[in-house]
Amino acid sequence: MTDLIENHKQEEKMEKPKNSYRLEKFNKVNEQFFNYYRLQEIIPPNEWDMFIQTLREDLPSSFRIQNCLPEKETLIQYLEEKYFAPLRDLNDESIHAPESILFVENAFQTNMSRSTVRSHPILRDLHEFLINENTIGTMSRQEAVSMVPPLLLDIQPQHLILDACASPGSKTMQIIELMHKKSSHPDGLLIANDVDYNRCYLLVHQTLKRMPTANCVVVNTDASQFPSVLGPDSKPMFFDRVLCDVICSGDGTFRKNPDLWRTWDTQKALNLHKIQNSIASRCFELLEVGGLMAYSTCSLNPIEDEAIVAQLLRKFGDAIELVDVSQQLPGLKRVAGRSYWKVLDKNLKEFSSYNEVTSNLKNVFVPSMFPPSDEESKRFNLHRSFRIFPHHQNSGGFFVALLKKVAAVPGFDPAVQPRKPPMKKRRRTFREDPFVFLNDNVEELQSDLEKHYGVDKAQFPFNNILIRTHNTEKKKCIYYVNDKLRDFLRVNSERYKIVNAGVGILRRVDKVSASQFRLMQDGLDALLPYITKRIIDVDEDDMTLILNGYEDNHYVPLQHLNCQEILSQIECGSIVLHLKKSNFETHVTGWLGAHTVSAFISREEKIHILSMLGQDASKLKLKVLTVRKEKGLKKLANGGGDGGPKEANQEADLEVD
Ligand SMILES: C[S@@+](CC[C@H](N)C(=O)[O-])C[C@H]1O[C@@H](n2cnc3c(N)ncnc32)[C@H](O)[C@@H]1O
Repeated sequence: MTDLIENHKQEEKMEKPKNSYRLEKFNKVNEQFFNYYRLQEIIPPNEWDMFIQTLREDLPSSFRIQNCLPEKETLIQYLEEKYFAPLRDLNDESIHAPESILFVENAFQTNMSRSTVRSHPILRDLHEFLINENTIGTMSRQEAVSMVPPLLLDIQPQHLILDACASPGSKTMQIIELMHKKSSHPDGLLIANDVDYNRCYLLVHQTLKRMPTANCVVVNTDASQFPSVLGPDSKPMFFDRVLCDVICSGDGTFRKNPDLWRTWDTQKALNLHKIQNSIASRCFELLEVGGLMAYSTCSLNPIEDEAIVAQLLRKFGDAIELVDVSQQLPGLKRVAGRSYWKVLDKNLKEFSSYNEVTSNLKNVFVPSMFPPSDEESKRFNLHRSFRIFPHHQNSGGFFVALLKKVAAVPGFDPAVQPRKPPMKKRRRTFREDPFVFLNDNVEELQSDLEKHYGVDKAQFPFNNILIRTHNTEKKKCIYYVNDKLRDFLRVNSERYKIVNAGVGILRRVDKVSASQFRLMQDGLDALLPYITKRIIDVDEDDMTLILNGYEDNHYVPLQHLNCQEILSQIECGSIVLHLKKSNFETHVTGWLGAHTVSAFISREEKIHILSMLGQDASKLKLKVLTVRKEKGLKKLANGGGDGGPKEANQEADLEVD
């Protein structure tokens, strides 16, 4: 094994030019991994070859239509008619039309490798379309098995939810969607947390930019020390739901991260076990009685999976129950969790109990790594947790356990702040702009919105408006939060490093305009129910022209529009363009100039609307493709594409063309 790693290192030094990561062919062998899992006997011997063979194959691409998207049905029909059916009709064995993922609603998977995408124009076009839709959040590209934990949590709009290890946010996105499924303005709150400050921004960029919402806050803290949330009365609150998708060795992701063939070793799981334990334990403490917590990893290793669940069951005794989810998600093939596993050192020598661990290794191995006693096994029901194997449904590997708090934890006082571990190295100072509620400074805004947009100040919750600076004169962007997020920020701002909260609804404008503020598309949903002026009903021809632009210019002269007369009677400034065509309805923020009108949304959003209307979007698609190519080239020139963070890899095959 050591030789193998050494060989790789040598080859790397000699042959690998900088940034050639994606071009390199991996030798998909790791003897230590093979031997470790053979010894664990998790995979039945007759499935072993299939297991390894599947790990060596590329992971299919999977995508999910946004759960709460009003035009979900129109989008699915569009995909079916424009791409899926024509691909099936090709009757070409080498080309697979996307197929439904059986355990997730409106989710599909297919092979989207570079060579496949290049093999047919329909696939190429579909690939581009999916990138667009993913960019604007109407669709999310997410590994199929990673969609499982939020689906088990029975998420409701009013819940207080903690996503403890949230970045890059694929499950955060799913939770937000589930909260919005039954209510377009959920009154619950999602706290998305990650210990890594930069990854908090990745989360904001990859999730909240695509799904702006008034009920989510991003905080940056160590989940194992997570401070309890104080309610409006300053009393600690408990979470209705917790997602504990912990950091792990990730050996369920070999297919997505081929670098693991080179880097996997037994130590990673052993090193992570302690922090996984602490995070899971703290999260469970903060759960409401009757509340649910999903513990999940993308690792197949029992040291990171059942051992953590067993320790929770041991520690919380009568307060905890491992929930039987065998009847949920019927299409999902899974294997019951185990009550027995082996604890192995790096030479794959087994310790059958903690007593056998030699004193020099007591800092590596801890008692919680060992399987439960016979008596514990009977009580724990570890078979209710489950593992997903890659070869069972052409997916990645995953582990999930659903835990319920059935009674209060005796002696636990949520008011007591957990001890902060000593900081190893001082990280750079946290310099976020403060979140400041407008409160007394809201009059100017109130009268502006009332005069120009017809927003009744008695109706709109102006208490929920905030800016991100103490200097109210400098406020450029105005954010909106729901009631629970407002209360959270008021009471808890000093307790958390808050990275992002709420949704931008208005922006101050410098141009000649009726109002000092223009409407932002991100927050339009929040403001729309209160706006009674400057909403213009347009017909399909006008909307198509405004979205496509006029002669390569996105400002469309009014004389070319059917709604010219209506628009010419309105003062310049921000407007809402409204169109309803059978099941599809859209509100688009726009800008009305003296002689022109334009849509204030991204090119990708324009493509989406045009596609839903069945209109031609080819000009915009070409522009988007050109811009993406230029960005890709710039990134490559700046040293991108070197296999950096995992997220970059996950997006890799979406970014290429
Ligand atoms: C497996 S990833 C989470 C993936 C994410 N849930 C998703 O679905 O996109 C684990 C995350 O945990 C974060 N993490 C590691 N240690 C942590 C800690 N002590 N507290 C909170 N987050 C932590 C890592 O920075 C990483 O972003």
